[in-house]
Amino acid sequence: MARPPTAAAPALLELIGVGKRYRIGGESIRALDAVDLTLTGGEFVAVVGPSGAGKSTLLHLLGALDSPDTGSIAFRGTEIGRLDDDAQSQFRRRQVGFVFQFFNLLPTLSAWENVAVPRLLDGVSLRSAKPDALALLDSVGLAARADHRPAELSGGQMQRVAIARALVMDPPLLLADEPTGNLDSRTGAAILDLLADIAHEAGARRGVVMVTHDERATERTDRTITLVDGRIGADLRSERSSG
Ligand SMILES: Nc1ncnc2c1ncn2[C@@H]1O[C@H](COP(=O)(O)OP(=O)(O)OP(=O)(O)O)[C@@H](O)[C@H]1O
Repeated sequence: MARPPTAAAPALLELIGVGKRYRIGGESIRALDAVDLTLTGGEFVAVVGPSGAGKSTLLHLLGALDSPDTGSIAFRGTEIGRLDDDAQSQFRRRQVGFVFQFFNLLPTLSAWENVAVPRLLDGVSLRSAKPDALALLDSVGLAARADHRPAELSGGQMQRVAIARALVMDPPLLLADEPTGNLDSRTGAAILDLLADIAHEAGARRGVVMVTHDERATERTDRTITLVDGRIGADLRSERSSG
């Protein structure tokens, strides 16, 4: 397995002065406030902090699910904070894989079909996407379950399918929102190990950013960013990744 990168690895995402407010009725809620942050490929990053601190908001901005009100977000040097809706969805399809707490698999499709689904939007047939889907399922340890539907899989297996699906477009950025939140601790630990491998194996080509409430998760990440009231309260690299 490749070593985690040093801090000198090239930037995948660079946020400068990023702010985000939500308006409900006459009220304005500040979710993020002047966030400066550089994320590099090859890192497995945890975003932690109390409820309401802005973690999901940050993840949504990194994945172009939403736009900042202020500041800039550059992805490999190109501004993504001001894209129109079409360009945002293109960015998400090409550059980002998403993993969710509740897996979000399609219940009527088999494991390999779920993995192949993002390719269908490119006009690729299920049959021609199958070899890649099977190879990805194999890489997450699920070759033997390729024909099973989600209801026939355990939670950990469903999350492995969801991770394989998130990788099928070979995105440089993998974003995970509470990926262990619905798993027991042993299964969750195995999923964290898998996410760490995914960040490290691709070298500087891919970064993995995870929002988590799982305190043990930070034992396995290279870097832990703590948000407090919409600001970065701490940004710590683990000893593993320091050189
Ligand atoms: N769509 C929205 N409309 C209005 N306010 C929102 C919206 N989404 C988030 N907020 C508010 O923005 C702030 C940050 O929310 P966010 O969901 O980013 O926090 P979080 O750290 O992910 O919290 P949790 O750990 O509870 O998921 C909170 O005060 C929240 O109530």
